Amino acid sequence: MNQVVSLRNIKISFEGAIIFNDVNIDVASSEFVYLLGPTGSGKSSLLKLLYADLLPASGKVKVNGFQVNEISDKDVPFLRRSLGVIFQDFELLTDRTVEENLHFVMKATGWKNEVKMRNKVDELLEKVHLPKLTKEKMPHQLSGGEQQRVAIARALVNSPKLILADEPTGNLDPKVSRSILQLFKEINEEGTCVIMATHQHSFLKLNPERALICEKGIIKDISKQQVQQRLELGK
Ligand SMILES: Nc1ncnc2c1ncn2[C@@H]1O[C@H](COP(=O)(O)OP(=O)(O)OP(=O)(O)O)[C@@H](O)[C@H]1O
Repeated sequence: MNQVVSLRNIKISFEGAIIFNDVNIDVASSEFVYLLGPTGSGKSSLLKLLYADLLPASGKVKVNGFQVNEISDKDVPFLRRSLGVIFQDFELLTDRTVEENLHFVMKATGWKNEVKMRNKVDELLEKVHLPKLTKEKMPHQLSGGEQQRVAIARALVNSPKLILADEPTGNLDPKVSRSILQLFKEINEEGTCVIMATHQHSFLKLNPERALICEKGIIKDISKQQVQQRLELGK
């Protein structure tokens, strides 16, 4: 199995308070994985661990071949280029058009050819189901759902093997949330691993996939098959 994430004996603590202890998890490149659990249970912290925004108190973190727990500052941009991160509040540059937002990331990650960049913008907008003309708009001219689609397009610029999404539908109404979930599902079906922290347990019904449930310092790992069985039993 082709692993994109491997956590070994992970401990996360803040000022002496232990958030997780001895977590061991592997995620394969083909998987869609939900991170569930109450507020403060450590979902965001776990994602931060994966994109080197947080170091474990102990244990080993491997992501896309990078040994993240001992990564050097110079390698952090290369790790981050190998994955895409999506947040609840979109984090688009508000003073730039959609196209400029996408170009910003392309240039920061070494893209130079203007024609290739323009074509890539069109390709990305098509992938996230936004009309071509969206590229000329400013973020404030877009709905929340459209802004999140742009953020997802931005995360896909360098064809990452792994997408990390931290509560990506937290600011969206239920109907738009479902359409964004559908988009993540498509991205996963095209071969990108998706790890999504969410409070929306209803997603399990709409798209039954593996669930990691964070609670009281441990993570309960519920396989896709178990999720499907539970749904069949009406649990
Ligand atoms: N930088 C930090 N310094 C100190 N404590 C922190 C820090 N980051 C997170 N915590 C604490 O760690 C715990 C886990 O936080 P985290 O944000 O990972 O939880 P979460 O499950 O993502 O919560 P939510 O669902 O509300 O986003 C919380 O008690 C939080 O207050």
